[in-house]
Amino acid sequence: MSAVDPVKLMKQQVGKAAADRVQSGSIVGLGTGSTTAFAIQFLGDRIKSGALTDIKGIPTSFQASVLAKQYGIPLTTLDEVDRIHIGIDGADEVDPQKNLIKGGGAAHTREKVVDSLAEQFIVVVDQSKIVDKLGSTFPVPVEVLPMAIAPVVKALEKLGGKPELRMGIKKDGPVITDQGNMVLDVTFSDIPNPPELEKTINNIPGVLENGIFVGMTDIVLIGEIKDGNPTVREM
Ligand SMILES: O=C[C@H](O)[C@H](O)[C@H](O)COP(=O)(O)O
Repeated sequence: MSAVDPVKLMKQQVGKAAADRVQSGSIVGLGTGSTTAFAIQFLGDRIKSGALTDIKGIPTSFQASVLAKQYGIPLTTLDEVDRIHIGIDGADEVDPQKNLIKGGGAAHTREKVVDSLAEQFIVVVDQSKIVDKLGSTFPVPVEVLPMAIAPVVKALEKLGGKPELRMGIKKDGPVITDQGNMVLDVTFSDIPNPPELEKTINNIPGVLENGIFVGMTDIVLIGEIKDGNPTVREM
């Protein structure tokens, strides 16, 4: 018998905990990534069982819309609704102020639009994502218009960053986002002021959006393994 992957167990547990917080009649922001995928799956299960009615999802990526269709979650768009009651999304890093780095799946531009509109924004992560300082384990993803890559690289280097063009896996050449742009992963030796860096990067012409999410998160649900059992802690 193959051993159960503990990280997968934590992600499953935390995804279920987030899906359980959704109430009937809600417009739900559907995040991107392997952790949110479980939340989407459990949301679909609740809809199928009849426990949850009148739900509409706003996807943050192609991946999220594919999963939502697969699990039977009706979708809508920001043109059709004037509010998002609850948003559920993953993160690559979470600091003690609940600021985030996102974009490990290159979806941070649409995620920031949807997550920022959610009246309650819930972040779902396993314990490995909790850090003391943003940037300590993960670079800052920056979505860039392809024609502006060279000047944006120079501008990011001037800010002290080390930008690296994100390359595809099972695809030659760079990762192309859902919007047709490229992603620079920028390593900073220190991010003393995340809100300032977020604004400064977004001010560079050619930058669409970066993966620093400041002051947006209401609740972080953290999947942990305690005494061999997966549990969920709230921050
Ligand atoms: O672009 C992708 C997103 O920001 C994800 O939410 C983030 O990378 C976390 O993904 P995962 O839950 O797969 O670690």
